[in-house]
Parts: sequence; C-alpha cells; structure tokens
Amino acid sequence: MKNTADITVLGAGSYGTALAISLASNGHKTLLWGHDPEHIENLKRDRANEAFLPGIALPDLLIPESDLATALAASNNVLVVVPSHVFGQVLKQAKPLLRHDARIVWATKGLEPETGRLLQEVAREVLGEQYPLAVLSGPTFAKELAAGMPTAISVAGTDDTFTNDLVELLHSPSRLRVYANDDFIGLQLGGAVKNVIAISAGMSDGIGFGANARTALITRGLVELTRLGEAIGAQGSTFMGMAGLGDLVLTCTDNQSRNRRFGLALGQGKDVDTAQAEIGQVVEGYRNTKEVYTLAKRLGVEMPITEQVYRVLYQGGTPHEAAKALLGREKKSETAESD
Ligand SMILES: NC(=O)C1=CN([C@@H]2O[C@H](COP(=O)(O)OP(=O)(O)OC[C@H]3O[C@@H](n4cnc5c(N)ncnc54)[C@H](OP(=O)(O)O)[C@@H]3O)[C@@H](O)[C@H]2O)C=CC1
Ligand SMILES: O=C(CO)COP(=O)(O)O
Repeated sequence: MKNTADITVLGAGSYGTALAISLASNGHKTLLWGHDPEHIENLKRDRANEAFLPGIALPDLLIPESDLATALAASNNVLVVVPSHVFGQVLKQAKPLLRHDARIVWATKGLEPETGRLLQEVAREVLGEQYPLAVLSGPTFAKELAAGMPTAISVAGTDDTFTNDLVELLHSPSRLRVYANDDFIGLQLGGAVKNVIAISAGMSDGIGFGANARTALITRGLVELTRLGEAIGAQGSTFMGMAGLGDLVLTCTDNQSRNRRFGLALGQGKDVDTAQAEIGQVVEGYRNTKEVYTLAKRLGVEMPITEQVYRVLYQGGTPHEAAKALLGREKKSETAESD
C-alpha cells in the first residue's frame, strides 16, 4: 500500500500537535488524528490548536483528521502521543485498522497503569510481534518545540531502519537535533521516572526550599533512575543523556513542566485533586509514581525519593514529612550500590 502521507500522529493534545507541527515544518505531509471530532473541526477551522498550543499556526502540510481508519490508511509510520493510561486502549482501537507494513513509535512517557510494565510490553501484547516499534524521549516541552525553538531528543527502537527513518523525518538542521540511541528500554524508563522526580522537585520548591534541595533531588533522582534501569536491562549510560539527566533537569527546574507544577501545588499545601484540576492537562507523574513504585518494589530496587512521593500521593503523607524522611535517612557513601 502506498503512503498518501509521510506519517500519522495519534493524539491531538499539546505534544502530539507539537510533533506534528515539527514534522510538517520539515516538509512531511502529516495527518494528526484526535478522538474528539469537535476538537479536530476547531483545528481545521482555526489552523491552530487553540486549546493546547494557543497562537501557534499549523503548517499547510499538517492535516487534522478525526477518522481513525483514514488516518491509519494514509501512512505506515504511526506516532502515538496519548497519555500512558490510554496507550493500550488506543492501540487496541488502532489494531484492526493498521496497515500490514505499519511501524509504531510513541512519545508517551509512562508505564502501564497498575502493572508498571514498559509500553513496549503493552504494544507487543496488543499488536503482536510483527510491527517495528520505537520510542521518542528527551527534554522537549511541547510549546517550545511547536514554536520552533532549538530542541534535542533521542529515539530508539527494535529496528535500525525504522529508527534511522525517524531521525530523518524529525531532524531539522535549524530546530531539532534527533539522536539515534540503542537503548529502547532506557529511553522508555527515563521518560516515566523523570515525572516522579519532577513532582518531588516541585514539592521541595513549593515548601520553600531552595536550589540546594532541588539539585540534590535531581542528582539522587538520577541515581534512582539508573539503579532501576539497570535492574530491568537498560544501559546505565543512557541516563546521562537526553532521556535521563536531560529530561530530569528540564522538568525539575522549569515551570512549563506540569509534573513540577503539580508538585509545587502540593508543596504549597494543596490536595492532590485540586493540584491536578488546576493544571488541566495530563500529569503523568501522578499515575507513574504508583507504577514506578510498584516496579521498584517488585524488583527490590531502593528508590527513596519515589517512595516518599508515593507516600504523599497515595498514603496521606505530607511534603514536609517526605522531606524529613529523606533527610533523616541513615548516613551512606555516595557511591553505595543501594541508597
Ligand atoms: N506536553 C509535553 O511537553 C510533552 C508530553 N509528553 C508526553 O506525551 C503524552 C501526551 O501528553 P500531552 O500531549 O502533553 O497531553 P495533553 O494533556 O496535552 O493531551 C492529551 C491528549 O490526549 C487525548 N486523549 C485522551 N484520551 C484519549 C483517547 N482515549 N484516545 C485518543 N486521544 C485521547 C486528549 O484528548 P481530550 O482532551 O479530548 O481528553 C488530548 O488531546 C504524555 O505521555 C506526555 O508525558 C512528552 C514530552 C513532552
Ligand atoms: O516530558 C516533558 C518534557 O520533556 C513534559 O513534562 P510535563 O509532562 O511535566 O509537562
């Protein structure tokens, strides 16, 4: 089957739209599918996604589409950018409509709800073994990407040809550097765990602590991420790159991060529901905390920051108690295997 578009993006929220803008700006015909026909009509009428990225024009080569069958027939390259809690559901919807030559990449950052499985396992379970898979991960706020501000990201997957084709589709010499990476597991995990650590950094700032505490959380958060990553088969060195240190620094330090803002609100004494409602977009770290915590417990990996965020989100703990518990931990060597 011949492509009538270069790529189809599933998910017309802030990041799906930003990636579609980026692809279309590179000269690639890009279909952007969203599940809400009224939202897609608005995109067509306004030639902008005013609900998520106000004031940013959609390039001519970006075609909003509300029919999933049409979207999936148009291209064999399918980029999924929906929140992690609906990732499996969207793949199930897509499965009967996928072309036999489809290749699936996602930019979703998270683990499967309840089980804590990587999204590659969800994709394999839903779709079987036949399709090449890949993931995009790294420090990329949707608004900056959509506005064409310089950005860098990584891509890894099961098939080198697909990974390299994605680099070609996304890379722009003036706006977007795309690094090929061979650690499919590491890129997926980094994107999930950084959400949890960003909540902790937000909580710390919300309490009124300073740069020292925030930086300690980023640094020890990186240790936790690396420890968990190595336990599930990722390469430790991956986390010194875009999907580890890069995304941790971005989301722990800048208020564009919804996870950080969520933590800030909690640190200022707001409850979980109020904090989430104020943000009004997906806060992946809320669920991701449970998933990362569950995975770490299952594997016996110590993740003290994650554990404290879990206590605040799910067990009635307060950010002050979390800070006290972290500070009061037994003295340790910085390079000790466990924390
Ligand atoms: N925004 C960013 O800067 C970045 C986001 N990401 C990741 O991208 C993923 C998506 O986040 P983002 O775009 O920011 O989230 P948003 O909250 O901006 O948008 C989510 C979109 O998903 C749609 N959606 C929800 N449920 C379904 C469903 N069942 N089927 C189809 N579409 C659905 C929503 O539609 P509706 O509004 O109708 O509910 C909305 O359009 C997350 O995993 C996030 O971590 C990664 C890097 C950067
Ligand atoms: O993943 C992101 C940037 O890389 C977006 O972060 P938030 O989901 O915290 O807004």
